[in-house]
Amino acid sequence: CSYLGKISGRRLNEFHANRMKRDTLTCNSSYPYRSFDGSCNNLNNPTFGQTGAMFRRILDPVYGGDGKGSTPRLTATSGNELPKPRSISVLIHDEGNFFNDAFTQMVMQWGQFLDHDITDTPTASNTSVCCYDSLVTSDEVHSDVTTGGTCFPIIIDEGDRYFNTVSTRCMVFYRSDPMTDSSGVRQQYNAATPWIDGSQIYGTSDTMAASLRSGSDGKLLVNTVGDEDFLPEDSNSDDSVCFVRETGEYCFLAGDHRVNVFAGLSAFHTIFVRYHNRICDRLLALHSDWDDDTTFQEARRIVVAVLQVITYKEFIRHILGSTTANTYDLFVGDTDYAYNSSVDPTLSNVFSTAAYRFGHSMLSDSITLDGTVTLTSELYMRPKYTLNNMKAVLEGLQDEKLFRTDRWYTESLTDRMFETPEVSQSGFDVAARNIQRGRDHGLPPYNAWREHYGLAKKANFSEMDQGSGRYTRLYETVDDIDLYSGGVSEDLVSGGRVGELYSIILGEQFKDLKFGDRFWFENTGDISSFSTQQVNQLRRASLARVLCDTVAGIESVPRSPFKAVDDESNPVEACSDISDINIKRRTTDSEMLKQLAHLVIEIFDRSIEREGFEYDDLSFSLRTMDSNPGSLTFRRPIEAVYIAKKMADAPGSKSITHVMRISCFLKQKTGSLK
Ligand code: HEM
Repeated sequence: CSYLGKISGRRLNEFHANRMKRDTLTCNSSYPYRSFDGSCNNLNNPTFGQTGAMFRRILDPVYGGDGKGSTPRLTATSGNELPKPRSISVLIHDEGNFFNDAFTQMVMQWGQFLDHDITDTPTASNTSVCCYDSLVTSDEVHSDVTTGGTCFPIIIDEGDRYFNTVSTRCMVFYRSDPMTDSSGVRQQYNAATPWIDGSQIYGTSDTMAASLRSGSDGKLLVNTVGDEDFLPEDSNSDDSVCFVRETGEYCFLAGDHRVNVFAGLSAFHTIFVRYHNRICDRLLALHSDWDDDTTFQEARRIVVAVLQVITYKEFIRHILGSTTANTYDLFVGDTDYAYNSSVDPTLSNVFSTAAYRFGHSMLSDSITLDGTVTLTSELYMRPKYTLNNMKAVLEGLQDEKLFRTDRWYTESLTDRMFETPEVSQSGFDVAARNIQRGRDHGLPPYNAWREHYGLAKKANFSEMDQGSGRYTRLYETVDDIDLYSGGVSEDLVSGGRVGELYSIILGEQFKDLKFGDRFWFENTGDISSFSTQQVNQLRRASLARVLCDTVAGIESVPRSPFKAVDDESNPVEACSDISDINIKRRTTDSEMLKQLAHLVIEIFDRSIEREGFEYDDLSFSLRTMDSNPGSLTFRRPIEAVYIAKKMADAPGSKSITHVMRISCFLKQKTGSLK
């Protein structure tokens, strides 16, 4: 399936080629929009946050063999083989339905949607056969496993509770596409941009983004079925992308290749494409002269801001608990938000490969669609649910309770994930995959991470929060426990959905994603910044409002769809009562003027300080964004500010933001752009 590495060979080649270009990257500091591949966000370090970046290591990898990574982590402290990931999954991550009463499956769904915005670890493109009949008799090790090849199959014990009649007792698993660091050690990379920038909606390259646009009015491509807009069709699809079995069913195309894997996920993609197009309509009603590109980029920056608001205002607090979220400043409404250009946003390997996968434990075993209990396993890779009744899918997510993050998993995840509809036992086990992936990446074991973060190491199995008796049966010592398994088996932090170890790893990463992002919606004083009024409007955004705006037939929603309905604290509200953001720009606006003045003076000062220019060497150009852009040159910043205000206030002129949008750059006397 596309999740399992169907990033095509072409895309892998693209990443390798892009990586070569990284050294020669140049940025246009006066361009006010994000790039698609994440580059040029940080003007001092333009490759920070670019696709294809090597995941950051917090602890060095622990591989087998010569330690360079050809051989994954395979052995215990004693030198014996580690327990098999499938056995760990069956014994420790067995079926259990512990609800988290106060929350809904919407939390799980936002978690996955967000995951696809920020991380995507491509697997090596495969040519060899990973599972073959004799595998189980030839020492249960594929020859690739010690030679750095792509195959690292997951072995299934005889008499497995589910996979018991298949002849090859093995699940296909390809190692992550490797890159080598400067010490010659195998590393992995992120094919997504780490920024919360809607890359799952808009794509991660110019080419991909262009293929998703309609080409007019700034809108994204849609496929209209009846009178509703859905995602466009992926014309290059087969059973590896999604299961098309009914008339009218087709695989969706989006900015992220995993869009089809779950009905709820496809529904979220659909509502955000609709939301983008709706914002375009609203912007064009205010600015009828905007061209396709301006409208697209302006709508995109609003949608991205809304994604950031929902994530930091509504989602993360429920994951980390308010205390931890506050410790890391993970909230919106930060009046003194300060972008920090020395923060590297690169995701850590441990975040993507273990900690943020905690969400798999929250998935329920079924979702009720219009009164029919539907097994989660039915909802994988079947676009028909979104196409036929997206409202039911979204209401189902909202009504279904969230499973507690713990060592228990539903068998929809551990036995039947992505099972081909007609072929029993053809699916796989995602808990086993997460453990195997950790070994593929050489993640050090659970206790090593606790020690690194200053948490007490578990002295023996009985100190494990959950499943101590079961860990004893599988592992030789508590120091061998795989991180993924140990991390999800911790009791939850107060008010949160993860244990203490994962809460630190997640907290640190989400902090970097907020404070290292020049385009963070609350950042001020940058060419890309929203005005204070606009930021205040954007802070009012909510998932509830997005649902009201995009789902036909929805007239009321719980105030927070993430939480179970409660008449007192989370009542169902009519859409007409849920506040909307006002995206209107103001024509005269003293805040804007202050920002402009601040920006201009800052640019002057920075140039003088850093480049050693004299005041007389510089001039300031002001450009408008009209269809006939004009440019005025000033010698003193204050004159520029004065004229900008005049231009903004003149009858029939554009607003002051409009004026400053592409306006500020410095010219040396020689005329070269700075
Ligand atoms: C229906 C729901 C979901 C399905 C079907 C699903 C499935 C998968 C699969 C098959 C993988 C790849 C495993 C591997 O081979 O390494 C994966 C990776 C991952 N999942 Fe999920 N997942 C779901 C929900 C979630 C949720 C709720 C979260 C977090 C809150 C999450 C976080 C992740 C992360 C961080 C990765 C690694 C992504 C990467 O870097 O490639 N998933 N998931």
